[in-house]
Amino acid sequence: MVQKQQKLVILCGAPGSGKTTVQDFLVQSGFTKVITHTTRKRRATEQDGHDYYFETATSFKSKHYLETVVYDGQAYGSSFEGLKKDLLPTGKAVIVLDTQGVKAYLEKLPAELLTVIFLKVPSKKLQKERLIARGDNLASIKQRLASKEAKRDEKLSPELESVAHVLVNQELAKTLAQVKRIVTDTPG
Ligand SMILES: Nc1nc2c(ncn2[C@@H]2O[C@H](COP(=O)(O)OP(=O)(O)O)[C@@H](O)[C@H]2O)c(=O)[nH]1
Ligand SMILES: Nc1ncnc2c1ncn2[C@@H]1O[C@H](COP(=O)(O)OP(=O)(O)O)[C@@H](O)[C@H]1O
Repeated sequence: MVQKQQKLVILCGAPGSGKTTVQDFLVQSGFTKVITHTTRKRRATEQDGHDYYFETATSFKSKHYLETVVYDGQAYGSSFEGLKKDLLPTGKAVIVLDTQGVKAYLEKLPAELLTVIFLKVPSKKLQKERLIARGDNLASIKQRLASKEAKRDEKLSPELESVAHVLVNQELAKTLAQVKRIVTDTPG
């Protein structure tokens, strides 16, 4: 399915690390967003078919996935069909995944297609402040940050550390400039 010159940027990191912000930046720079599926409740700022395909437990099961995960008690999944459709028009796509999903992509897709960027939030305090600024309520922030998946995704496993570009997202303009350099410099 993958052709020469194609590039898939994978963004991962803890909640509030800036994955969606960087994804929006890459979309503005000509990348197509790969929209994934989830059973999580839609946030007030999110739109079905734009941020996610929001699913019920039943509709989630009816799809054909490349990989699925459970994150903070909710199902998330991405499909080969979606990836193929989103890669074809521009040859450049961006997807947001948890670190378990990143491992699945590295196993299933050719390494030369993939550019993995791991975003880090500079401190716990800033992470919470950014989630509040995003409009998340305190109860959902507390639950999310206490989940084992959010804790796991605060850092990379040694296996992913060897392939990922790690960026500390302190000042946004600097982070975006680093992202731009990475996606321009990496082959694909
Ligand atoms: N493996 C995998 N992870 C996904 C998929 N879609 C979203 N995620 C990840 O699921 C986690 C939770 O996403 P979300 O509920 O939007 O929370 P956020 O990280 O606070 O914005 C994040 O780490 C996303 O990267 C998917 O299709 N597959
Ligand atoms: N470098 C930054 N400085 C200040 N705020 C940021 C920065 N990067 C992202 N944000 C803000 O932090 C919040 C969380 O970012 P978001 O991209 O939604 O994170 P994620 O998708 O990783 O959960 C958003 O309100 C976003 O605008």
